[in-house]
Amino acid sequence: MLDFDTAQARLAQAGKAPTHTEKCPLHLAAGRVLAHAVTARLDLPPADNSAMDGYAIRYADYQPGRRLPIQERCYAGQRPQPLREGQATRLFTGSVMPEGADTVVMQEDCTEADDMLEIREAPKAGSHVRKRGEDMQQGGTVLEAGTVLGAAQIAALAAQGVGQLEVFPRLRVGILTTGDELVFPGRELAPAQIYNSNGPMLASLVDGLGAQVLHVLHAVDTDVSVRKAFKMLIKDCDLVLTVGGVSVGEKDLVKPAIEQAGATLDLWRVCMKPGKPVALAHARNKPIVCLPGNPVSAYTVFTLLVTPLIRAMQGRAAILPPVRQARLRSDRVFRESREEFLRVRAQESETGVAEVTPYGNQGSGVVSSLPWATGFARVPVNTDVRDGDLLRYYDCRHWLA
Ligand SMILES: Nc1nc2c(c(=O)[nH]1)N[C@H]1C(S)=C(S)[C@@H](COP(=O)(O)OP(=O)(O)OC[C@H]3O[C@@H](n4cnc5c(N)ncnc54)[C@H](O)[C@@H]3O)O[C@H]1N2
Ligand code: MOO
Repeated sequence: MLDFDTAQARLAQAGKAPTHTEKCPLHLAAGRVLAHAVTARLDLPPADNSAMDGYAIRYADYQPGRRLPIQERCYAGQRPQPLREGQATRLFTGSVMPEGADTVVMQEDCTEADDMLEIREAPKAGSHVRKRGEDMQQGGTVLEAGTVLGAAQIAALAAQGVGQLEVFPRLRVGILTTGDELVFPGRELAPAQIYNSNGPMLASLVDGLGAQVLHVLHAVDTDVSVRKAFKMLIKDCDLVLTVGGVSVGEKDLVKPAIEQAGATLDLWRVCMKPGKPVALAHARNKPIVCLPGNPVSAYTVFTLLVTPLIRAMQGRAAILPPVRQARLRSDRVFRESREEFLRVRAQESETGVAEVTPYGNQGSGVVSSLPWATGFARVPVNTDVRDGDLLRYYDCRHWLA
């Protein structure tokens, strides 16, 4: 059996990073991956400016009780006159500092009457001035290549005036579910049928990573149906995920369909629970990953083994999210001959180490554990693990982003 970390590393390298790039307007860039590093065109702020509504002075002109004539009022967006000695400029948050001024006194500390300023609280030299370039400096790196663009990154690019970006194309992912027992949600169930939860689940997982779900197909358990679906997915998609039908059952038809497409299938038995049967193949240089059919197994394998591959194929710089330590809270003792990934719910504790409680039923078909859990706690092979033990915790907030 392949150990978990080896399987994760192999899968992460099973696809190619993108070579093409495309242009994307900034307002559509959320979730996209930056293809090149972005360098600052501007100093930010571009000029010294006030951090407060108040008055700009020369610090040297301040003396308790001395009144300073107000030379002008300068609003944000206006260019001030140089400050004359012994005078003050009325300004507002974001107003450019007049040449010669070095300090802003906030209006709460002053009294203004008859165009004269009286400062009631002694100012500190240089206070409330946002210095040119204190945020970003022209020529400095704003964002590295391979960064996923969220609101924070978009704010930084917008502040630099970037209206259009070079990003990697969206990764196109195709999903294939198989099995005669499955019916898409919203339709009538016949006896002995169940709803297809893996299809919508995987589509949503792929979407959550910022990749494009191009097809979600379902094949019934016939050669023709599986092959037809498979052919379409390989033609249109960069990455194909199949779910179910690759283990030892008599109607496991995915394997022959993949082989018929010219690919050799590497069937793995990964030393993890849930998620033992996983397969990897390549057709037309595109990776195909076959996930186990049990919904919890598919969810777990997707989160821990497939997301690094997707991130790598998206061109992201960060492939493996962080794993932290968490303390197990349970009255059960856990021990398994495969590494077990318990569905757990984490809570912060006063010690700073999160505490994780396992869901009561850890069966690999127990879908109710998924919305309940916040992540996975890893139980090492053949090791007794009990209340108070520290485990590695894989937080879905990071692993599914
Ligand atoms: N004799 C053995 N039987 C099984 C073994 C084994 O080693 N020897 N391994 C078990 C493990 S572990 C897993 S995991 C499953 C994997 O089976 P498959 O990947 O071939 O999946 P299926 O047999 O098609 O389905 C398994 C299970 O999941 C349900 N399923 C499948 N697709 C969906 C879907 N889209 N939505 C909802 N539920 C789905 C299916 O009805 C089955 O209940 O094999 C074990 N058996
Ligand atoms: O490996 Mo299966 O995924 O244990 O249920």
